[in-house]
Amino acid sequence: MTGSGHTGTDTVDVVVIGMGVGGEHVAGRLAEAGLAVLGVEAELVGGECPYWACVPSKMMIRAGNLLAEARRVPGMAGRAEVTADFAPVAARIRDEATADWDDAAAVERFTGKGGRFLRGRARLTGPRRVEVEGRTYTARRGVVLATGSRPRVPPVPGLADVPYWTNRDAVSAKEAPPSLLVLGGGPIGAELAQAYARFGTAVTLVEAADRLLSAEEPEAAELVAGVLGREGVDVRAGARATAVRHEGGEFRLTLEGGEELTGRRLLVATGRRAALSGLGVEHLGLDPDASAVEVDGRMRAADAAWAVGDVTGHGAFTHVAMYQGELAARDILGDPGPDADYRALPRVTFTDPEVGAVGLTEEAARERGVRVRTGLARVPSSTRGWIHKAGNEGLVKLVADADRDVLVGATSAGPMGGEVLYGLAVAVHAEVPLPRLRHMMYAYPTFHRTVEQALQDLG
Ligand SMILES: Cc1cc2nc3c(=O)[nH]c(=O)nc-3n(C[C@H](O)[C@H](O)[C@H](O)COP(=O)(O)OP(=O)(O)OC[C@H]3O[C@@H](n4cnc5c(N)ncnc54)[C@H](O)[C@@H]3O)c2cc1C
Ligand SMILES: NC(=O)c1ccc[n+]([C@@H]2O[C@H](COP(=O)([O-])OP(=O)(O)OC[C@H]3O[C@@H](n4cnc5c(N)ncnc54)[C@H](O)[C@@H]3O)[C@@H](O)[C@H]2O)c1
Repeated sequence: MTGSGHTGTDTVDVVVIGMGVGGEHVAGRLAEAGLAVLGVEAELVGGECPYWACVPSKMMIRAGNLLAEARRVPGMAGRAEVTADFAPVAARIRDEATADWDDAAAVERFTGKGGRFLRGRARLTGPRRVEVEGRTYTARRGVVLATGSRPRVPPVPGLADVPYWTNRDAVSAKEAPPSLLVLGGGPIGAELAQAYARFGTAVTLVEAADRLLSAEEPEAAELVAGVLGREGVDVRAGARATAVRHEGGEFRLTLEGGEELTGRRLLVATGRRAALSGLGVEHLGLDPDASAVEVDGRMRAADAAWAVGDVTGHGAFTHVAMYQGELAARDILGDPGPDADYRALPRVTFTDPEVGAVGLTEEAARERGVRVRTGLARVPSSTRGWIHKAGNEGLVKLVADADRDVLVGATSAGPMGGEVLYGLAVAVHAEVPLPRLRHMMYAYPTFHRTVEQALQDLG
């Protein structure tokens, strides 16, 4: 166990367990406000996002997008010869993103705010009591659970015995493998499948549901599957893996029906589960086997206990962890403010085309009994999409509540789909009346003018 700024008494105001995105945010805010805060982290301060998730994956995607864009030159701007090389990507992830997976700067960022840092695995031993490697700490105001999530590995026979990759291996690889099997076609599977394929890896993407990105609109999923297919990814939706073997350096994945797929690497990207095991949440009266820690609108999980981030099950996104971290900090400090509101939860899958989405999908809105109206417009039929030509696939889909005449959800897939999303997120968040959206000016010729077309389609 190593400590930093770890001096003084074993009684503090707040103990934050897990210093990922969410925990670091709460702990930093409380320390800045003058509270005695102990931040405990078993691995690296900053958590999954900067070292093994968002940041390195987006560096891979940026590089893959450069390759794709260069490959679009023929027929548009002359000739381009592209030789993909993964080495600069791996170097950038090692040197710029993660400092070779060293969190010294992040630890200093926290201790510089006056926080105390302790490296180790924390366990609750009672309300307001936390044990780290044999030593007990008491938290006068309470504890914050911010332990994040871990990959969910499905019970496919043989899987537990083979050296499969998780996101951590996939983003810290030194080279692109010649072939890759990806199990799971959610955001992780889709983003990494495309990035690796663009570096020359022969990728097979196996998704059990009948389509990729099953949490998003089917039209967006179909778009992404089509693009991936045209880029050479072998997309197998509705495919069930029944067995896995690793022989002679190759993974062999058997599908229901007997077909066998092979690959040099196997990435398991079949979802995440809250990291609760061994944490001792039963001492707070919480169920250690629950799929997430239930929180109220101020992130309270129990008496003198708050939870933030992936562990709450409100969406495994960095912006959710930070948003919740702010709410928890405010509640602990006794500052007023609104409760959590997830109606306009935005998310972006950084495939190319990017899939931005906010609020409810059509299906989710119907399930909630909303009287739904939808509108859809395709990016290639907008002026900007037509001008853009190569790589212009995309669409905007709007989901409106016909009774209230507001948007309750929207999807913007396409070039910069995640950026186009912003206006739609404002519309859902602020419940902008549809007539006001219709009588707005949309700059010509932008991708976001597709929103205006989709509003017309909405009727
Ligand atoms: C490949 C990938 C790509 C992603 N891309 C994006 C993206 O582009 N945009 C986005 O918004 N989100 C993305 N995410 C999701 C994002 O990474 C998470 O939502 C975010 O990291 C959650 O933050 P957190 O603080 O809840 O948990 P984490 O970041 O998981 O941090 C939790 C920390 O708690 C520590 N911990 C756990 N148990 C203990 C214990 N008992 N004692 C001490 N420490 C403990 C862990 O070591 C960890 O450091 C991605 C995820 C993956 C896997
Ligand atoms: N751009 C982003 O913001 C981003 C990127 C990556 C991850 N994330 C976050 O991380 C979370 C986890 O990502 P994920 O893609 O692992 O999870 P996910 O739960 O979103 O998707 C997992 C997919 O795997 C499929 N699956 C499950 N078991 C399977 C099996 N046995 N065989 C084949 N397919 C199977 C599911 O049907 C699902 O489509 C996401 O939900 C998201 O919140 C965000």
